[in-house]
Amino acid sequence: MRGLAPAGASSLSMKLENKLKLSAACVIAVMSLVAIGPYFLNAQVRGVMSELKRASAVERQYATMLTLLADAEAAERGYVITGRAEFLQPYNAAVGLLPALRTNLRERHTGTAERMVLDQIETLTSKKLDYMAQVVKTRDERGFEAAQQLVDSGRGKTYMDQLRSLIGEQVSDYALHRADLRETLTSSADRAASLASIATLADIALIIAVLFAANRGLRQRLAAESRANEASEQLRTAAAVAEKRNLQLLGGGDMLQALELAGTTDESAGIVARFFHRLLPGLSGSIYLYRNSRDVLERKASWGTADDAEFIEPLECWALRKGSAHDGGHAHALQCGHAGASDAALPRLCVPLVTQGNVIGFITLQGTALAAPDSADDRAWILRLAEQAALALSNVELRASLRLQSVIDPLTQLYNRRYLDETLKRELNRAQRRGTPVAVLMIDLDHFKRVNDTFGHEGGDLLLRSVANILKQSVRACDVACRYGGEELIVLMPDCGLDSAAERAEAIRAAIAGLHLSYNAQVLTATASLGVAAYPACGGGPELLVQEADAALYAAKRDGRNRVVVAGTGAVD
Ligand SMILES: Nc1nc2c(ncn2[C@@H]2O[C@H](COP(=O)(O)OP(=O)(O)OP(=O)(O)O)[C@@H](O)[C@H]2O)c(=O)[nH]1
Repeated sequence: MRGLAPAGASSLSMKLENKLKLSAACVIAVMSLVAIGPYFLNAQVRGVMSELKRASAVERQYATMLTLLADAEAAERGYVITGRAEFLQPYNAAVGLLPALRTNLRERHTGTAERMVLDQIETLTSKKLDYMAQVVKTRDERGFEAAQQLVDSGRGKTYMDQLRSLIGEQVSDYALHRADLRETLTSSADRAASLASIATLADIALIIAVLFAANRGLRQRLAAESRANEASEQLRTAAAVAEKRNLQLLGGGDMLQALELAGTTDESAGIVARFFHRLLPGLSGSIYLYRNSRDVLERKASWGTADDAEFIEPLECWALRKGSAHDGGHAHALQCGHAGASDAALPRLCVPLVTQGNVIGFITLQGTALAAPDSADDRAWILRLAEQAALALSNVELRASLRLQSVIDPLTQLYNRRYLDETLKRELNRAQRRGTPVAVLMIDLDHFKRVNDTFGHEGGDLLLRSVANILKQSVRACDVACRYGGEELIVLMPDCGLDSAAERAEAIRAAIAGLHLSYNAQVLTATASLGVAAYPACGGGPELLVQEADAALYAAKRDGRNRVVVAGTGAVD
């Protein structure tokens, strides 16, 4: 059972797996975006930073250029006034540094408009430097006045003013450009922060959704698994119950089959006890049946640890009083008087054995298994089994009584000739096999016809019944007294030698002769003749035993009646 995968649970776990896969894919996608986002943002920021760096450098270089030109101009003026060479140092420095500065600026200028402005500045710078060189040369060659006149011409100032204006514009443009770049940088940083926050929030939301879905799925799966396990458990229990019921049914069938073969009530009770013990493990019990007198019940069989009383009166069992099953052994239950002391506290169930409205006895069961959860089902089955057992037990009694009727002579209640024939054969075989003796007494009432004639047939019947009673009282339990036919009777005596048989025959003869029956105000008396034969004493085979006894009886009649003749020896009396 355990191996069976619950279909609901497996489809549920597939759904859950798909949901989790989808959620995991979403989380991975969002995380990837979060991971790639900074890269793009960083690339953008790097671009802005580099441009910022370039703009700053260009701005600085323009400022340096302007400073160098201004310093060079001041040096030129100082030299014109003083004529001292050390005043030219800033000028020389500017002349030396400006070409490299210009080259540097050209390299940093990528745009066409920028380059055009730079071209203009370079042109003006060259003109300014050439002019200053001319002033210095004039000072050197023609003296202060000439140089001063050149300065006063204002050309140098014009160049310088134009340069200041152009470079100043550039510096100012670059300052604005840098301000723009800083703004871009700030907004990029803001975007990056917003993106990171959104991504983090999205991640958190997704993770919460995944956890919620997983948790919900897990709970559904656990519930489905629990339902599946419950169903599986119910199935297992139902299968176990069905198997148990099947075994009980089969067991009940076996019991009925065995009971059909039972010959006696005792045997049947033993069979019922054995099957109850086998089919209801853990329970002990007893079977009680009414005796013929019906004033007492006898324990016919018991099993397990049962120690109920051997004989009980009907009022001692509540099942018999109620005529239905009785639960005993519980704290508040009515206690049956037949319960043994050792198991009085155990749960107990008494079931009357009823057949065709007749209570023939009861079965009492005890044991803790009666308090088990499925005991209600067991109880119903026990009641059915008890019904079947009751029927079987009464059938056995019926069969035994029918069988008895078929072998019993109705007038004398002695066994009939049919039974004698069966028994005789068996006893003779046994005697021969074991080498033990067996004797036969043949009895014939003397002048019985006269009795009939004198007292009527009923008188004759009375005499026959009285003689039969004498026989029943005179023989042992193992002897078989039969009515052989008419007024002829036979007693078969196993394990009885010739002498003992002759003695018994004589006692019977005397008892018959001593009969004084009153019938219709008259006294009825009788005598009988008896022939006795025994195996092996008489010498013939066992099959000749009846013939030998008959011959002895004939001899007794012939010799005057009312006597016993032993085969081969002559009369005893
Ligand atoms: N009342 C009665 N008479 C029976 C029964 N069976 C046989 N008889 C009678 O028993 C008598 C037997 O008579 P017989 O065979 O002539 O023998 P007997 O009169 O006993 O004479 P002996 O045997 O020679 O002493 C017959 O009259 C039968 O009718 C029976 O069941 N009841």
